[in-house]
Amino acid sequence: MGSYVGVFGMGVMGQSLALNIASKGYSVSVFNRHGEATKKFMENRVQGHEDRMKLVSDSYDLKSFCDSLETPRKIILMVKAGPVVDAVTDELLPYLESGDIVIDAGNSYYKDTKRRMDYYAEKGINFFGMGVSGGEKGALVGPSIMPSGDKNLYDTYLAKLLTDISAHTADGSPCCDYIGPEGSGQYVKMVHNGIEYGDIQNIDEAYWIMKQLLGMSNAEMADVFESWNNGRLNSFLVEITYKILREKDPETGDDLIDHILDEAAQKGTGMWTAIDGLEMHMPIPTMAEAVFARNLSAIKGQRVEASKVFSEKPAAHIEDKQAFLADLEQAVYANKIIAYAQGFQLLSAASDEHNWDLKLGDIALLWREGCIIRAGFLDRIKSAYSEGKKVVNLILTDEFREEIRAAIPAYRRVVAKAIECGLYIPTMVASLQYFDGYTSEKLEANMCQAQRDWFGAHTFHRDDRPHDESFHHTWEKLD
Ligand SMILES: NC(=O)C1=CN([C@@H]2O[C@H](COP(=O)(O)OP(=O)(O)OC[C@H]3O[C@@H](n4cnc5c(N)ncnc54)[C@H](OP(=O)(O)O)[C@@H]3O)[C@@H](O)[C@H]2O)C=CC1
Ligand SMILES: O=C(CO)[C@H](O)[C@H](O)COP(=O)(O)O
Repeated sequence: MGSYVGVFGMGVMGQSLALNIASKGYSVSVFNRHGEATKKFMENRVQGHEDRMKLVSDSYDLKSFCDSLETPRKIILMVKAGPVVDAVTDELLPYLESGDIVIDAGNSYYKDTKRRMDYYAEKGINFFGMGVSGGEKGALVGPSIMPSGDKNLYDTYLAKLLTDISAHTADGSPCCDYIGPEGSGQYVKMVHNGIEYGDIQNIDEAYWIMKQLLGMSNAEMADVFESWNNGRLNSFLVEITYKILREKDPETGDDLIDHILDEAAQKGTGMWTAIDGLEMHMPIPTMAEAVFARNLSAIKGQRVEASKVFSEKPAAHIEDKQAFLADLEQAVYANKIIAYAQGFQLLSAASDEHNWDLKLGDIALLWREGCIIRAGFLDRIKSAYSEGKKVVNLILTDEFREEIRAAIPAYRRVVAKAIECGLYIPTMVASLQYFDGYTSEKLEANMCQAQRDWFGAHTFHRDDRPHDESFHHTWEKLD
């Protein structure tokens, strides 16, 4: 009898996922473009674990790999996102039969997933897109899984396997659920990553404020982040932050963080989220600023030169450090709520745009464990969606409204002080400004409309006429 499932790609994630699958009692065949990686995997991570050994089979050519699988074949691709996914699926085609299932579990662009579903369906292959989050460890012990594609096939062939290998919440609920058709699974994973960028940048700005404005040591900052992690900011990302601040460099014995270059990298999912927000005309400035923050950090050479030209930064003077730290906790929390509010508004807009019928409260629960943004806070978002009213924006819900109201004065004090001292805190500013714009009955956009109408006859609506009527004013006489 053939293996239950195949994993194509023995990189960081593929290895962990294959071991996770075997540890749940499923037989799994593994394959990698370069057989060396498969050999190393078998030698280093499978041998010596007799229980796993029995269930993992290695293949070194595509025909043997496909022949080793029970039918209909279920093949999980864990390869580099982009054209590689098309290339490896095309390479598999000669060895597949009608009805086989190929699941792309990488961080693929959701529009590519839809295109692939349509293209491979014509060849009789059922293509699925599946967001997976949790990094190397999550993939090994239980990631958050966001699958999309044909619902009936999912229920028949994939649901049990994927829920078995996913993370589970304390009450035993799996962090895996069918998301919807097309590339909706990878879309939800993309927005997860956009929120991840916002969460990371929010924490990093808090670190920077403590370091630059309060002059705190790494050890002192670690204690603050640890105390936050015991409160409402409890999350995987805050937890790793305080642990990072306590990590020593094996080479020098110094705090490792102080030797890490301040140039952030990225693989593209945060940028796609920002682009999608722009394309959907959705205001998601916090996530966009988190991407720009990485871009700005990466032009280090220019920053070094510019810092010599504009070297003056006003000195910080904070009288009551403990009070300021309490304000900072409020600022980080408010920034977080507002960023998630933007992310869920984007999901909601995408769901309407593509007719995906996304269950936003359930998505919050999928992210409760296993993924990079996992946090107790996500239960609160689920609750907000369970209030029985349509959620227009999370900041308006009973769950978050009063907390936001209470946090805003402290949030303003922190941002004002940081700006006064010349600190770069883009997501803190972006979320506060989003809040101020979103909660303003009137904005300056009447002037924008007048200007557009002046130079381009773009028309405007009037406050004393029905909204479906457009007006153009003759601002100047043209000869
Ligand atoms: N790392 C993470 O934390 C997470 C990653 N992901 C996503 O999972 C996917 C895999 O990531 P990860 O395991 O980290 O990446 P790795 O770089 O560790 O592995 C990449 C895999 O892709 C294969 N590959 C690359 N190019 C080709 C090609 N032209 N033909 C065939 N195979 C190829 C590699 O094979 P070879 O060894 O032969 O080069 C290798 O197996 C990506 O889409 C990533 O975005 C998702 C969630 C978390
Ligand atoms: O998907 C992930 C976690 O959810 C990956 O870790 C992803 O690579 C992170 O994105 P980036 O490299 O752009 O920071």
